[in-house]
Amino acid sequence: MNPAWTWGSAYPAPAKLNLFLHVVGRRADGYHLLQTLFRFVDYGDTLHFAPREDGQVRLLNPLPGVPEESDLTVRAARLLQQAANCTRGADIRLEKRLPMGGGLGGGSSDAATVLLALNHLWQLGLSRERLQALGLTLGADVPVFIFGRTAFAEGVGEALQAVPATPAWYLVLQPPVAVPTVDIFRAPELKRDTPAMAAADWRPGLGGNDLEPVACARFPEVARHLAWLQRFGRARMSGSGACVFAEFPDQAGAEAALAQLPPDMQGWVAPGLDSHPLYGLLP
Ligand SMILES: C[C@@](CO)(OP(=O)(O)O)[C@H](O)COP(=O)(O)OP(=O)(O)OC[C@H]1O[C@@H](n2ccc(N)nc2=O)[C@H](O)[C@@H]1O
Ligand SMILES: Nc1ncnc2c1ncn2[C@@H]1O[C@H](COP(=O)(O)OP(=O)(O)O)[C@@H](O)[C@H]1O
Repeated sequence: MNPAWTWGSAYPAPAKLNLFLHVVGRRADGYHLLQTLFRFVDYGDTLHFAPREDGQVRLLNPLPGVPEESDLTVRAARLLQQAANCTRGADIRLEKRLPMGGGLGGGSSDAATVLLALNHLWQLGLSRERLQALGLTLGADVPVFIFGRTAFAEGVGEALQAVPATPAWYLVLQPPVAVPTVDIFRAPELKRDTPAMAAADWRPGLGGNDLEPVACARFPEVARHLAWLQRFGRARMSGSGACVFAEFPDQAGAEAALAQLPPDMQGWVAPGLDSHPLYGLLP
């Protein structure tokens, strides 16, 4: 048991960026086969847990528009109870910073943090692999947050290989729109045949985001934010949007760019992480 993480701790749920995202095919069930590079950044949601002896799982502060029962935190906790035959309960409090429909994996990261934290606090002893498999049933982005390292991902995002991360800072802009992932993947004009690459061939800076032209065409605010960010070099959209980002070698460069942000745009700066802050919770 790691003494640093207790019931009283604040558990981080960091954002992810897709440094590139290619659609390389489609599964028989219609899901798209991807290749992508997941990197965590030091900015995100925070979760708090308190034990309940009545076996219930409750979210004390549900998000506007998301009923408690369908919130990914509650679904993750109940899934874990079921998988481990656990009779203990928990109250969850979610400090939300990541935008919904932002392409930063906020909901998925919240779910992964619940699985990691409650596996630890309830002393269930499920393995990392088992938690990744459980997480995949909640969403394709959940496993990588449990995997915990910068990763080259394939399949729908569940086949993961750790890759070394170079130190970098990111300026992330949050266009004032929520992009529904399903609309982007359903678009007839989406390019679905980018040739697959070998994981070993990926280098920082390689690859684009195949979802970006579709999101930009349908959500002009995404296009406007991306166009502004291009002045600092190669800017990209993360996931299915709406957020866009640019990479900088150091904090000073990223902060200098943020200082020029027009008043009608919102953004923040954060360093890339080498690993998920809860990586050490599992062997
Ligand atoms: C695009 C990515 C890239 O990291 O991130 P986000 O933009 O969500 O952060 C993910 O692949 C998002 O995966 P996930 O979080 O499971 O997507 P969901 O919102 O559950 O998917 C909504 C719908 O999009 C379609 N979908 C999703 C993923 C995929 N690989 N192929 C698909 O065709 C499916 O119709 C699915 O029902
Ligand atoms: N804890 C949660 N945080 C965010 N979204 C959630 C959560 N639980 C359920 N959702 C649902 O998941 C959708 C996708 O949210 P999110 O993962 O934040 O965005 P994205 O997939 O674009 O990164 C939201 O629109 C919301 O309806």
